[in-house]
Amino acid sequence: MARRTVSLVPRWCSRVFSVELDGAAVYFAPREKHRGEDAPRLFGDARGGHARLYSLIVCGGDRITRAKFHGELRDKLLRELPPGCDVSPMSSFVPDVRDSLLKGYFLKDNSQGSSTTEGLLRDMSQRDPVSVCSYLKCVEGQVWTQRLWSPPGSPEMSKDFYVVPSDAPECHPSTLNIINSDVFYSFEEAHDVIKQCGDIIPEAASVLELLRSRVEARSKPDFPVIVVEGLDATGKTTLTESLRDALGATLLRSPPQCLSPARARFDREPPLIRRAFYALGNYITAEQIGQEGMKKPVIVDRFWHSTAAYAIATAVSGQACNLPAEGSEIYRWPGDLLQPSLVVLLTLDPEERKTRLRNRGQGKTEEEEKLDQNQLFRIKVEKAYQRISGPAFVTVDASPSADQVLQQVLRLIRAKCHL
Ligand SMILES: Nc1ncnc2c1ncn2[C@@H]1O[C@H](COP(=O)(O)OP(=O)(O)OP(=O)(O)O)[C@@H](O)[C@H]1O
Ligand SMILES: Nc1ccn([C@@H]2O[C@H](COP(=O)(O)O)[C@@H](O)[C@H]2O)c(=O)n1
Repeated sequence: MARRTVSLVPRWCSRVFSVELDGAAVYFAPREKHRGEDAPRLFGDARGGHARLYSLIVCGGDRITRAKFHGELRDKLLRELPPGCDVSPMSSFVPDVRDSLLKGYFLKDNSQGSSTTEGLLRDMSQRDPVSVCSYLKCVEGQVWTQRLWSPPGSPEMSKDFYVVPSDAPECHPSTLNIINSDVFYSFEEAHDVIKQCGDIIPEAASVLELLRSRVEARSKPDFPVIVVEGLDATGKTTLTESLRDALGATLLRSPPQCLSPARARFDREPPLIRRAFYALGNYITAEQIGQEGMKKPVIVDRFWHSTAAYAIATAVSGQACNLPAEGSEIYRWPGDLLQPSLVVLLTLDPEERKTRLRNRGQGKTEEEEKLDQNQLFRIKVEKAYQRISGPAFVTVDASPSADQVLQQVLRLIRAKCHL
């Protein structure tokens, strides 16, 4: 991925747009000259040719404002648009250029009359951090133009661009902004985000207070540190408690207990803020590991792998092949975060995992309701888990009995950590 970064004031004609329809992306670009090609299917198949088409791209304002507004925008559109409007995720980016991604929505308006939609969009384009464009069929055939609804006096005002199909970029656009927006690679980067949220999230102050006296773990703990990772209900709690008893170890978790009162609040925030919160949780746990690891072995229930893998799998839209390839800098371990001696990833057949969830009495999860989508999510999390670099990492099949899994992991710990 290129290291060049771009300005957040978009020049639309240097960008590509992507609309996600039924899990697949359609790419197009606004260009000054028509290349003699039909616009993508997205435009041609507007129902009866009468749908009104718009893009809304969130830009302007600081990154917290943009993240919050993007999080609220879909709900606002679904609440306020008239019946007959379809809203699909879309983005605009400069191909393969880091930090160039701007997110938004593509709107197909099949409603009777255009005044409600146009009124709402015009208000938004003047009041909110969003750029609105409309698409117009300009001549016979499938030639479309894109027009920006810019405020009076702006340089691109009333300029029309032709819409031409564009090739899929080498790096999937959803991967362009992951670094320091979804995954944070240093304490400072995550801390900055939570600091910037102080005015809008009261719980940020208590998190910052907990971090004020943080002592960075400078030396390697004397005893082994074993992290257990895996999706929900793969048996992490069962295994970590057994390991604690079998090894006379201290059991810690990330996020640590002291962040529990704030967690539900941060879980409701957009990824930028939510992920920064979990990233900081790892640094607090690392401090605890540093202290406890001088006295006895330490077992940790979730750590950095969970933070990074869930963040990457959520940020990367579409198929698992859109994930950055193994070796990408996106999977690197933060330079200032303690590395455990061994990370054990528990994997489980999806059906068995669902049975365990059900038996535990928490079976009615969103996951089961959206099985297909979650199947894909599960695959993406597991792939991301396995690509993260840094500490020694081993995958363990968690389908045998709890005791067999324990014995297997104890054998691995003895072999790899000389315990
Ligand atoms: N090896 C095993 N065989 C059968 N059942 C198991 C096994 N390990 C754990 N379980 C059961 O599966 C359920 C989920 O286990 P557990 O709570 O340990 O998973 P978890 O990974 O910690 O889940 P979460 O991340 O959601 O807290 C529990 O009811 C537990 O008793
Ligand atoms: N170190 C961690 C731990 C958890 N997360 C996020 O929390 C969710 C899973 O936690 P459970 O308590 O339900 O097991 C998951 O969405 C992770 O994103 C994290 O980011 N970092």
